Amino acid sequence: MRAVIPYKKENAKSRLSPVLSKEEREEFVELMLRDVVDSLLCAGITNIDVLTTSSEGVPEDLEVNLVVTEPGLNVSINEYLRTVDEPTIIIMADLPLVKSSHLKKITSFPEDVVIVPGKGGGTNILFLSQPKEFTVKYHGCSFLSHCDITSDLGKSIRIFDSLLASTDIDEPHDIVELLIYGDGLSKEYAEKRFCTETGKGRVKISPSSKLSGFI
Ligand SMILES: Nc1nc2c(ncn2[C@@H]2O[C@H](COP(=O)(O)OP(=O)(O)OP(=O)(O)O)[C@@H](O)[C@H]2O)c(=O)[nH]1
Ligand SMILES: C[C@H](OP(=O)(O)O)C(=O)O
Repeated sequence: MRAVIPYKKENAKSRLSPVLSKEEREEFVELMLRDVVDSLLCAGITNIDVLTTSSEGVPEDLEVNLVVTEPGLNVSINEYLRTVDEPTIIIMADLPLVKSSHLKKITSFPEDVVIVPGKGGGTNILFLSQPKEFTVKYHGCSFLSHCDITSDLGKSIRIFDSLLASTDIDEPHDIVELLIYGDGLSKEYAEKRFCTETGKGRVKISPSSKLSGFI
């Protein structure tokens, strides 16, 4: 079994720009990548490819193989899938809440395809028992696209339902979940910049008292 993490550090997480500068977002995404790699290694998944738009963005000390590709998420993953002959888990780099226990379960289901939905219709994780036959279609409502693609191939599917695995850190309010449930390097980073604000409704983030305010 192998894992592939698509990764683009350059101007990463642009949807977090209301609360983090470009430099901060690039630092943050690198810590999230470290957390994801750590969870994979703890789950015993050690053959990890980082499919990256630039080798410079990936820390040298990470125990991963680098696959450098042109920008373009779908094209690069689909080209990659044509080259693999073993069950493959495609896991996004912005999932610092994923635990090794989730990954162990996801990779032990008997179905051909396991999907972990992402917030707002995305796909956080795809586990493909026969990756060569599968074509990914991220962006838009990729969760439904991936269900349709699986069904068109006549393959069986399992949807893995988990708050933590389904929380991708895309928008400022997602950082609330990281502050509440996180336990890795990206949570530490978020704690330096934000704190939680409780009131009548959902918990919100606000700038840490050490900072003067959001940019
Ligand atoms: N290899 C590769 N990975 C990508 C590319 N675009 C995004 N990714 C990665 O794909 C995953 C999901 O992407 P998004 O959640 O849209 O992340 P993003 O592009 O940094 O965020 P936004 O700028 O807010 O859309 C993350 O792990 C990204 O690092 C790309 O062009 N090539
Ligand atoms: C890549 C995309 O990520 P999102 O924009 O949902 O974070 C998706 O899951 O289809």
